Amino acid sequence: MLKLENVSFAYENGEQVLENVSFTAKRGENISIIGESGCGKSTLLQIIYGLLHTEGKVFWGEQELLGPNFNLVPGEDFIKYLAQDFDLMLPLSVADNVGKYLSNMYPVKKKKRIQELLEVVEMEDMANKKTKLLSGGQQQRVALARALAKEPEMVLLDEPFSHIDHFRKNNLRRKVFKYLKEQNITCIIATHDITDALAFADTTMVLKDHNIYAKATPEDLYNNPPNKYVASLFGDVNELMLKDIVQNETSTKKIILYPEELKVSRKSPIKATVITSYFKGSTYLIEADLNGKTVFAEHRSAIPSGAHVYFVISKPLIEKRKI
Ligand SMILES: Nc1ncnc2c1ncn2[C@@H]1O[C@H](COP(=O)(O)OP(=O)(O)OP(=O)(O)O)[C@@H](O)[C@H]1O
Repeated sequence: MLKLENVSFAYENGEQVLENVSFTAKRGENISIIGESGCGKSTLLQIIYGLLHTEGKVFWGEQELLGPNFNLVPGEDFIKYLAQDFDLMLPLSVADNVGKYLSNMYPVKKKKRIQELLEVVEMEDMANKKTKLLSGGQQQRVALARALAKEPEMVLLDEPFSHIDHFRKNNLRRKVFKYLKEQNITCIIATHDITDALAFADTTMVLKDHNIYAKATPEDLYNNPPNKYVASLFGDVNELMLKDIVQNETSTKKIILYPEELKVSRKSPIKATVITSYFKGSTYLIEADLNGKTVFAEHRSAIPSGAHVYFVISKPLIEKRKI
């Protein structure tokens, strides 16, 4: 189990990035860390790996993971950190990079392992290619394979699919996260990608104001966001006055709703005027004016600008999302 106790960190310029961050991650658990750019996601991963020194404590099981003030070579053998810059040896081949940490004592075993890893990241046909000749996305896949090579107990992944096209990304991450689960590898992933944070995580953690701002299962965090900030990390979101959608409401309470929760209907007391429709593939995002406030809804077809539109919101949802 990973355990952080009161982890705090400020860079040399004095900027406080993290303050008293504490959490645990079980063996095999996948925790995704989300939050706006600059909130400290990468810094937290680097502290866990041992690249940065903290006054707080980091444990893996009973063992305290000591930072650079105590270790000449930062990092532990059983933890792999995949940085945003990949840190590959560019003149070497893909296979040599993937096998960097594997022993040369058993060449046949090593070759088999490299092949297995290249299959996980779908790079089997590029084993002998020089890494410097690869695209950014291909290099990222090599770095990912190298991080998994020595069967770590924990991986720290910083935006691991950021350079990979959509065509490949979905299949690849299904494979990688399945592999991590099968091997019972703890995974802490810093990401801006909603799918990483929702579809594959056991726990989603929001970093804000130097600390953990929210932490829950992805379903819980998405369905019960504590405020607009958390909901907006998952995409467009509406924060409306309750009295704008509930008749005879007099309170100053607000409500948080995702666009797909504003259902377009033939007639209802919630009347808005369409500003624009944006094509999203399977649906359209409808931007509309509701009592002088911009709202977003989803609908199966475009609605002409200037048209009146009526929304319905289910009663249980209104009860659940009041803040
Ligand atoms: N080497 C550094 N020296 C000084 N300040 C730094 C350094 N690296 C990061 N910072 C600052 O620390 C804060 C946290 O940065 P960090 O990279 O951890 O954020 P992040 O959440 O990972 O961002 P992103 O999502 O953009 O990758 C930012 O304000 C950043 O400017």
